[in-house]
Amino acid sequence: MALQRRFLVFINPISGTQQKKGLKAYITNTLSLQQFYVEVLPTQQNGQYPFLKDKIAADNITDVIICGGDGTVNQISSFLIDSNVHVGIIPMGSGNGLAFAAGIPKNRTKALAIILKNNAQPIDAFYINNQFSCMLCGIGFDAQVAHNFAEQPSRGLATYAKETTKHFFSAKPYRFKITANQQTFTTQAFFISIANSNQFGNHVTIAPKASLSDGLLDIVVVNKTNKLNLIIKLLQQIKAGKLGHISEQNKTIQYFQTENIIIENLDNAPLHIDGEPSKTATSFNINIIKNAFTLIHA
Ligand SMILES: Nc1ncnc2c1ncn2[C@@H]1O[C@H](COP(=O)(O)OP(=O)(O)OP(=O)(O)O)[C@@H](O)[C@H]1O
Repeated sequence: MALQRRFLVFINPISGTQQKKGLKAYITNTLSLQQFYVEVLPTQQNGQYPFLKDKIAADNITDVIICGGDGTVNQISSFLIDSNVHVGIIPMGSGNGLAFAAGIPKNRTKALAIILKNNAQPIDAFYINNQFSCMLCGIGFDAQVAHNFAEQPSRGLATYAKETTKHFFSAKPYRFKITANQQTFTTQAFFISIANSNQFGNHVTIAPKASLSDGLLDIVVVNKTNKLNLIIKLLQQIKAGKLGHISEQNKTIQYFQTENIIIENLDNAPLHIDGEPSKTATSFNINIIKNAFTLIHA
């Protein structure tokens, strides 16, 4: 007999710009029609879910469904490392980078159909100085945008685009010392992406060769250059970025893979973790977590 699935669903009331009216009823009705157990809870404003593992055990939960953006996915999945539950996403954020990397569309009917199909596969995540990330972290320009975005009264793609443009012309490179794959070098860079997913979100694939489950981090170092060349090289990277080697330090964009990386942040550049502004540090020790949790893919 097939396993009777038991769903715990979290809905973030503030993420993204999509209307969530009727979402709880839609999910409950669709899952109940299949005779599945379903409980729906709001997400935690403080991002903390210490009760989650006990609740999963007590209620025999098989699936945790997250209706929110990357920040919400980060917060909930950080409490699900080594859990057997399948994690499903109904993308409801501003960027939805992890969901899109797993092929999950924004349309709630299609996303729920994918959850019902249950194509679950383990994915990697990583620690950046003991903080959990499952999607993409950035140090520098994109982190400054994330910090500015968080202060805006509205969320969504339009606000992201506005903040990115506003900050672009004043953006300056930061000095970094980078150690990975037994090599160390110093550079001045606008930003460094540490990517498990292929994208920032909204299908902007800064690390187009990234796999969620290859046991490797994709590192993109966007080095100092003039702003016109920066735009051209970024567009080329997003469209068809090819993996190279850490030693290619003459390139505007260095793109390589590694399991671990140490980044010394010599100018105190800002940090974001999965799109959420985070407190920066003078040094980042970053390590992959292989098979961190199980995600339902398209
Ligand atoms: N119940 C709640 N009330 C208010 N804020 C909440 C609640 N639950 C979570 N949050 C906040 O929502 C934010 C996370 O939103 P999320 O990242 O999912 O959406 P987003 O930023 O619009 O999308 P994305 O991360 O995909 O760009 C976190 O800052 C979290 O603290």
